[in-house]
Amino acid sequence: MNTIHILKKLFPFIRKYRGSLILALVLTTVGALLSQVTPLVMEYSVNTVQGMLDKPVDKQRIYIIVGTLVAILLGKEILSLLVALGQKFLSDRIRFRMAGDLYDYTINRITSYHLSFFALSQNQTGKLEKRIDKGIESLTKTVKNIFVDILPMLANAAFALMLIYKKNVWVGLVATIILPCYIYISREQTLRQKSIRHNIQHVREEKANSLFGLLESIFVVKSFVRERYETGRQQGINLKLTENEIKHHRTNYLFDGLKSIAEQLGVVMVFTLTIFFVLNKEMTVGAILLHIMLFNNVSSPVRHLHRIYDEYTEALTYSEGFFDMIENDKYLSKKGGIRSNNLQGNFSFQHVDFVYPNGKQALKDVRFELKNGKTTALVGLSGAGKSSAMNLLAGFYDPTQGSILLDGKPLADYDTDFVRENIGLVMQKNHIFSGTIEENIRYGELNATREAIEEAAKKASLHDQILRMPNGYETQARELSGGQQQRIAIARLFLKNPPIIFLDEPTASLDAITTEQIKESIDAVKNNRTVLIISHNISQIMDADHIYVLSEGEIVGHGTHESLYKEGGLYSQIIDSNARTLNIGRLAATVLG
Ligand SMILES: Nc1ncnc2c1ncn2[C@@H]1O[C@H](COP(=O)(O)OP(=O)(O)OP(=O)(O)O)[C@@H](O)[C@H]1O
Repeated sequence: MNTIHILKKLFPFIRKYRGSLILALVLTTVGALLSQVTPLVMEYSVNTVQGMLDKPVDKQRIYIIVGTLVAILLGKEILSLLVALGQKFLSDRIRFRMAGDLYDYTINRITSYHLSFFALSQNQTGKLEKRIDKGIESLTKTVKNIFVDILPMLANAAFALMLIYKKNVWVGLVATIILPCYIYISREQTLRQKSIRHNIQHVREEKANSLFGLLESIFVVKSFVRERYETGRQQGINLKLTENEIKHHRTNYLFDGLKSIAEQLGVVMVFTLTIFFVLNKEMTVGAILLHIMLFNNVSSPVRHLHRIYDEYTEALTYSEGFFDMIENDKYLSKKGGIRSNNLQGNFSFQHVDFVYPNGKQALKDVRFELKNGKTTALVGLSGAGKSSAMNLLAGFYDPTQGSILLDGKPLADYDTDFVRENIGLVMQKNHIFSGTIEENIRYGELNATREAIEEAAKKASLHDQILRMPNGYETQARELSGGQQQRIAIARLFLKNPPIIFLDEPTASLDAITTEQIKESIDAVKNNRTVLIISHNISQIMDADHIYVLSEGEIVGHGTHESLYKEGGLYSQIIDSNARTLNIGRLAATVLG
């Protein structure tokens, strides 16, 4: 990736601020012209002073000259300050607004990606966070560097060089020779730093991700007394980063030294050449000061050029990963256009294979139906592929082979948002956002009234417990127990009230009495809806209208509870094991007397 690529990609974001950029360019020209005023004034002053030394003292003329000098130099400094301030204000305006725009675009883009994007190891939370953060920071810095730093500096250097050439071509040539040397050294420096920078970027992402992971799993870390082990792991990553950073800085020191030598060489050459011309009476003494100051105007921007070049190469490193992330059309959820007014919710899996991005095949030639008004259950041992099948139904992933139909049309042809608006999902692990209980339930229907939220909480057998809490519905939801949090997810489902309901172990962390209450609530809303339930709880499976048995990604049987049990096989083994685990004989004897 090079500057043209970056600018092309950034063009839609920069275009918005073209007014500010044009103004910045105007200020650039003014600033560059102003920078040449001091050397010219100095030359004039030295020459005038030298001329006056041989003549009798004329106090009035001295006052006029000194006064004029002070007025010009002060006026120039004030103007330069105003120009520099204007450039800085414009630069900040462009930079921070563009960062906001890029951030909004990035969030919009990555939230529209398929879950398979987030399943990739290089896209773990911490790594993505770092890539977004550093990517936006370095890109906006690049825009600022190009339009607000490089251009003023180059303009300043160009005007200064023009003036030197105008005064004397030889001095001009000497001043020019230094530039390619300087640029060559900077280029070498960048090339050598390239792989170090890549390493630094990867280790930084790894570090952020690892820290995220550590903080997320602090409970497990403490329960296994693994603090020292974790500290060691963090130290290992940090050491890698430190080594790379040191290498990076050492290389910089070496090349900075070489550039400093090149610059000093330039000063010496310009100085001695000018002295030579002065002694030959081809130049005035003022030319010495003029040339040194003009050469400074040429070399100081070039000196800064390295810092910019440095930031720019860093931006190149980060922008590659950043643009790979935000331009990954492969993971963009394809949106069909179908939005039906008469959605029935009849799903059909047709010879579906599904392989996760890491190559793990979760489903093989799977066929099953979900019918409106019926409850279908998926049963199987752990890892059989039940949740994977549900993820495909909700459109989180696409089948690798085969197709899924919804009301006879390919699910892929439907508008994904429309499908999800009609699906209520309760997963094994349900995310609880930081915020109050009310806010968390409201996530199911953002415009819901407080009454509707309370009604949903009642159906989820949570309302009474919420009222007993000191802050009621204003209690922080993350302070609730695991079972209570699961009921928040169930309350969200009741509030959303969708025609299609997918339940993946909905009562896994609930006590028996609450499980029964929730089962009754779900049973009450089942009518005229499509319900799919995954559960290891036999009571929830037995009542299903149709049961599919999955084993290692394949359907190995289907029917009703009775027919499947009679068939023997995996289903009867699961039921028998369940009965033995529950100690059903003793339970029956106790309960039934
Ligand atoms: N995000 C993922 N990336 C890669 N492989 C996965 C992913 N999620 C699940 N798998 C694999 O796919 C297979 C099916 O997993 P799935 O979660 O669908 O099983 P399950 O029947 O729902 O199991 P459980 O009853 O334990 O929830 C497993 O072998 C699992 O390791």
